[in-house]
Amino acid sequence: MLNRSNKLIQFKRFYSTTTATINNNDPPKLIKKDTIYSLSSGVGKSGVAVIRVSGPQSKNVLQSLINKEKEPKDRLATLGTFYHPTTKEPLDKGIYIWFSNPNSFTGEDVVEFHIHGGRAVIHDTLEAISTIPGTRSSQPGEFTKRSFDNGKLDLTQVEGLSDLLDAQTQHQRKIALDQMQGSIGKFYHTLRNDLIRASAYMEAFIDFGDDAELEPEIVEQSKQKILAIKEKIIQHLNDGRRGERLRDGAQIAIVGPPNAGKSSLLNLLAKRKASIVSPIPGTTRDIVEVVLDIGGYPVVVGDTAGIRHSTLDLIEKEGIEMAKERFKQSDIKLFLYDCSIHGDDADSMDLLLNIIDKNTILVFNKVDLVDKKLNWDSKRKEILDTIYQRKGFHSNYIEISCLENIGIQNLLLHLENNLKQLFEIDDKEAPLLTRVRYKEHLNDCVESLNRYIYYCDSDIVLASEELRSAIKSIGEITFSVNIDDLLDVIFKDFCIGK
Ligand SMILES: Nc1nc2c(ncn2[C@@H]2O[C@H](COP(=O)(O)OP(=O)(O)OP(=O)(O)O)[C@@H](O)[C@H]2O)c(=O)[nH]1
Repeated sequence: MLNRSNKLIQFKRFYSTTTATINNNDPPKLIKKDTIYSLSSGVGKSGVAVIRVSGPQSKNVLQSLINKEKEPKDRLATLGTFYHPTTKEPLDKGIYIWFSNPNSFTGEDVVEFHIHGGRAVIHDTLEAISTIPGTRSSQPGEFTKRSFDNGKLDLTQVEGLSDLLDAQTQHQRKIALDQMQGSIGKFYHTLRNDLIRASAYMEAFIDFGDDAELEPEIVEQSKQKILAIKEKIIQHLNDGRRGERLRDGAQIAIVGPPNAGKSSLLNLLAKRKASIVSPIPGTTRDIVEVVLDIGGYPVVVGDTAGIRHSTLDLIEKEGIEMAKERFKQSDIKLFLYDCSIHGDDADSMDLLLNIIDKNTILVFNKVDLVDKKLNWDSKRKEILDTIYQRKGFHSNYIEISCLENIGIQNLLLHLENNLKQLFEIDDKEAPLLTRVRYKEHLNDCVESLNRYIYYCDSDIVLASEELRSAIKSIGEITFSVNIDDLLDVIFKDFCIGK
């Protein structure tokens, strides 16, 4: 075993190498780079197009294009005529906005030209900018990269911005905007700071325990705090993949026997012919997917091969296996039952009883073909009773007709409610876990905290190293891996040397 002073030397060595490699306590410095430019609005003909320029030559670009040497006013939309810097030919009349560093998106000097969105205007303006020395056209994502390099956005905000640009539905937009404004980053910063604070007490105990007469109870207190933080992280990790689902879309599977109308339902939901509809059983083989917005939630609806035992067709068999797998993995399951079948429908019933679970919505299709008064009501009752007897739950069901568009609105409402429940957050404080990357760092963090707990009572130096590792893992989510913060807390909270 190492004695206390050896441990301390070992710890100090570890500490100095850790801080030497990841110390980044200085305020972000503006690194002089090329001035970059590009069309920031969408490609193609439009009413207005925005060209963004960022970097040290931005002011020169602006003054060259307006052909005036005057100092631009900050953050003020100004009307002007833009000229080619060499030929002095007028290019367009539009608006420019000047953002002096560091108060711009990238943190550098930035100018935006709002010009008419015709191809020639855009092309000629970009060409005019390119003639100014020190400028070049930007790489994809380079403005955002500069924003990150200059400390304007942390990594989670960059990812939020990217999600915002990709957002297809209302709820995706909301969560991405939240993330871009720093909600997730703030949550992880707080967790990290709590860990730093709790660990700082331990560091102080190691460093000054003998001299400063700190009580060993301090270690126990900090252990309790760290356990509470660990619980919070575990709770956050157990979000049932809500965040990821919201980014990628919840999975909805349409399954059932052949010819039940699965492809017809998919086409109706998609409002287009996405899947082949035919009276020939076994038409759909592969999974046909359509991305939809249901009540603001993103979903991926999959039409699957009709499931039946009696096929010798190898491709159809493969499709049936895929359908079963998809059914298992889906967040919302729709089982389509053809209620127009007269006589023996034992196969459908067998299949239904085989795969239905509490979360499956039983969709009775082709109600246009049944005579409700005569036999459908009693047949439906028989089906529902059998499910209850055999499976022990009352099944959720809906009646529709794809052909006559009956009950589809009702089905959509039902789906919307299910999606709402799926995405509802129990912990209002914690944001949704939107990326696998965050999950991996948080899992690493929890593992380090488990090791910390293991060492805590026997070897405080090793325990402390595990804490540093845990802090580093959380820091990697936002990329603020500066362990020097720890010393700040020691000196602030303990006022050592007073
Ligand atoms: N009368 C009536 N016919 C329907 C309805 N829905 C679908 N059909 C018909 O039923 C047949 C089968 O429809 P599909 O949508 O291809 O059925 P499926 O379940 O995808 O079939 P498979 O690909 O074989 O698994 C077609 O002829 C449809 O026009 C409905 O609500 N009422």
